[in-house]
Amino acid sequence: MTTDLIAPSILSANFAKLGEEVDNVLAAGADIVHFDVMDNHYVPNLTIGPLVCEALRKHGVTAPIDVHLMVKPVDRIIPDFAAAGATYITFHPEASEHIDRTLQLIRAEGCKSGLVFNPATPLSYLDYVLDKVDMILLMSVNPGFGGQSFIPATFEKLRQARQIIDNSGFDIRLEIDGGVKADNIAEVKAAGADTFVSGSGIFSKPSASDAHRYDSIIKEMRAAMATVSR
Ligand SMILES: O=C(CO)[C@@H](O)[C@H](O)COP(=O)(O)O
Repeated sequence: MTTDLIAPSILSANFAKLGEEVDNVLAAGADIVHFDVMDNHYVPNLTIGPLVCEALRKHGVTAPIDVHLMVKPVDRIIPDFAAAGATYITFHPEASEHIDRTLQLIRAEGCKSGLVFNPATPLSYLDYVLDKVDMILLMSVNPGFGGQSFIPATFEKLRQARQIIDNSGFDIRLEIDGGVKADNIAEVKAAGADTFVSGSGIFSKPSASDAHRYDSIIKEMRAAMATVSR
């Protein structure tokens, strides 16, 4: 049975105390750390790179780190992220000159590989490379910023992606990213997702004490997901 994974997007965390933020969200029950890399070229924003990934590992983070590359070109940064401790590395097919080669490179570097689909990017990019994909990430917002609203057409795309995965027989995670919150996470799971990125939906909902600031929101998300069986 596939387990549901909650992946807080640290884009919405307090960068002035990132290590503590990641510790707190993992202690609250999150499963993996979603790490958004933006280059002010492929997307109109600039964020963090391998140094920060390595710093989180040195800080003691042992949970999987799910690196979402919103960069172009893609290939030359992959070995750096692998060395920095990335677990998953996903990229946008439009940003790679040779998609099959990039997927192979990620696995050769010892990481799990993934393709990311913008809202208007067709799933046909999966044709011929499914055997080299560990994760399909569907963007339910246009990439570049946290705090946007979920684009409803993504529900149908999730259903199609779920069908592709189930028909393939490969062990591929289906991740959703953008506008995912406690109040829509059940519907997103019902459409086929098993890995749930949430930035503002988690980090903008602190509860009373610092050490337990994310407990209640993660609990609320788990309870909502538990209402949907797969
Ligand atoms: O990759 C991105 C945006 O490009 C996402 O990971 C966002 O950071 C998700 O943030 P919310 O929509 O959950 O606030």
